[in-house]
Amino acid sequence: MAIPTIPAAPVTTLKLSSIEQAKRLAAYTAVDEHIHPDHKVIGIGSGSTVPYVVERIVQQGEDLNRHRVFIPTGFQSKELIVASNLSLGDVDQFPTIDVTIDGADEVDRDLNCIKGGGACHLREKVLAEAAETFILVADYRKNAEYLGTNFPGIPIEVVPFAYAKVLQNLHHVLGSPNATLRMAKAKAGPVVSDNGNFIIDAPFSPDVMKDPYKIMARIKMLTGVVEVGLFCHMAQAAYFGNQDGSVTVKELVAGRVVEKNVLSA
Ligand SMILES: O=C(CO)[C@H](O)[C@H](O)COP(=O)(O)O
Repeated sequence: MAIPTIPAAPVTTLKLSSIEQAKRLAAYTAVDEHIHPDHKVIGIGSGSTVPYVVERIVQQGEDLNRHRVFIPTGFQSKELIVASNLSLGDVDQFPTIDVTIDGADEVDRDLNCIKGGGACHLREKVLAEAAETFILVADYRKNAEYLGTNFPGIPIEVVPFAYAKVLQNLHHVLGSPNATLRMAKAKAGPVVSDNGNFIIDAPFSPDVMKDPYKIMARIKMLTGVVEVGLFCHMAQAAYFGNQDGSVTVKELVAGRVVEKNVLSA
């Protein structure tokens, strides 16, 4: 009996909206600059920008990709890897990853970011930390001076048993009176993460968001919190696709973040 073949991820041929073009520009440029022939273990993030990352990796060709293993950050990226005929691995087999590329909800001037818009930030942070190089890809709307400018809430993954207590802590102790449990759109009840947990979205004042590491540490200390969607001092570079076809790159060079504009891939 013939073994059924899984179709590879299609190369984008349809006319894309300007936002989608911006995501693709960022993803293609990041892959071209950071996924090298000698990279064998690659972390694949979650969200709507990451499919373009995988698309570009597939374009590097079967010769390179047959020697690689790809580690997903959740259900969506696992499906993407399998559908693209790439080899699937897990972080327990490969606790050291060459490069992880992931999306972001917002990135600040110091390369700190908010993640967890898709409720995947626990695994995303594990794969970011396991990676020798962690790279962000996004469209221009995610590029900000300070976190919280356009993406108001910090996603917080909590064990279901503790959600009401953590909400109370956020409202009355940590100064986020509008923190709410994230509700599902096509299901009655809360969003449940790939790990079976709930997500709280907690907005903080602009002053608090100027020091994301400090508030991240305070939230993480609350019992019942599994992970906080603030990634501080983790990314080496962030790529933002722009509407004019250029890509803005924020990159860590000798301990400082340098910003430049490059032409598209
Ligand atoms: O953190 C994430 C999921 O938990 C995503 O990477 C983030 O939400 C960005 O997604 P997109 O590329 O769709 O803007």
